[in-house]
Amino acid sequence: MKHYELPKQNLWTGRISNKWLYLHEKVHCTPLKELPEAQKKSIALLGYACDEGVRRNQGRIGAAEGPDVIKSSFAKMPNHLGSNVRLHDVGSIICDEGDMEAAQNQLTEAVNLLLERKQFPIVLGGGHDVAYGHYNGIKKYLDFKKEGQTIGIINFDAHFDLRKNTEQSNSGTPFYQIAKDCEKEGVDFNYLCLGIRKDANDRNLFQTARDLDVIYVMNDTFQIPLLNEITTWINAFAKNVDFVYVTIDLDGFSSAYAPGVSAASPMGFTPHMVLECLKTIIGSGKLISMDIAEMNPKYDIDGQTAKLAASLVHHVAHAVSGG
Ligand SMILES: N=CN[C@@H](CCC(=O)O)C(=O)O
Ligand SMILES: [Mn+2]
Ligand SMILES: [Mn+2]
Repeated sequence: MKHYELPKQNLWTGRISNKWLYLHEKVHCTPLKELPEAQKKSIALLGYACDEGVRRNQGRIGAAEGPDVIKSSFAKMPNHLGSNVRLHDVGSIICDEGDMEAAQNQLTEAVNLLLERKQFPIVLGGGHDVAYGHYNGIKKYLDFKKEGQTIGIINFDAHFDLRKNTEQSNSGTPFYQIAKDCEKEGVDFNYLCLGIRKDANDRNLFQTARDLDVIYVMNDTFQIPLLNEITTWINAFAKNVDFVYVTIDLDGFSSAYAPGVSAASPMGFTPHMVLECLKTIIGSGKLISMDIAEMNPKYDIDGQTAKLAASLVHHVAHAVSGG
């Protein structure tokens, strides 16, 4: 399989209990093609080891190394998943010779396959161009199953990522690409952005967001004292769609929590705020898939960003499987 790397058992190390106390003792490293249809609840971790989109977007490369550091940080965490829950590392999509589009296409196929095999996908990036391939994989799966089902995107991010892909697609264009595809197909573009920074999006991007009827919460109001209002917005958004796809861009967090990204946010949001929103989204029962984007180990400090990403994975994996 091109643009694909098998799972690496050596990422899954940590304290040894011999009683499944730790996630590295729980995980099954399973090649994508060998993944069985889940008979019970099952989580599949898939890397998107690509920073070509970041490079094209004039960012700081390094996110291609993101998936492996998140996996090895997650491996060391305690396992509270029930014995009835399966956990797979299914390897990573990789970007050969700068061919980001081929990597995105391969991701689309992989996400479709995971959903067909009844897995809950958690995709680990990699640049935020992960979102275009990921969304298309969900779309492919749903189109195949039943026409007319709608997908809502919830993006935790400092940025809209609605740049126009007039020249080349990149890590700043995925949601514009999705919006244009929706327009061609005559379906609504359902996009909720949480944590948008005025000092990180230009006037054109705000205009594009308005033109596309994007719902967004600015970072200065994406705060715990306003949680009730934001919860109402999230519930209203989720009610309006059949499935929710969550994408978390680590650069939306304050750089105090997430220094390991290309475009850091000194005044970004807090992990607590994101966790509260995730509870609401998971509580809606509509979350079909999620990803975490922009992990760049080159700029991380003491593994903090990797640990934050791993903690988010830990929370979601346990919450969706009832643990
Ligand atoms: N995925 C990131 N996109 C941001 C990057 C901003 C920056 O590099 O400063 C964007 O294009 O707006
Ligand atoms: Mn961002
Ligand atoms: Mn982004």
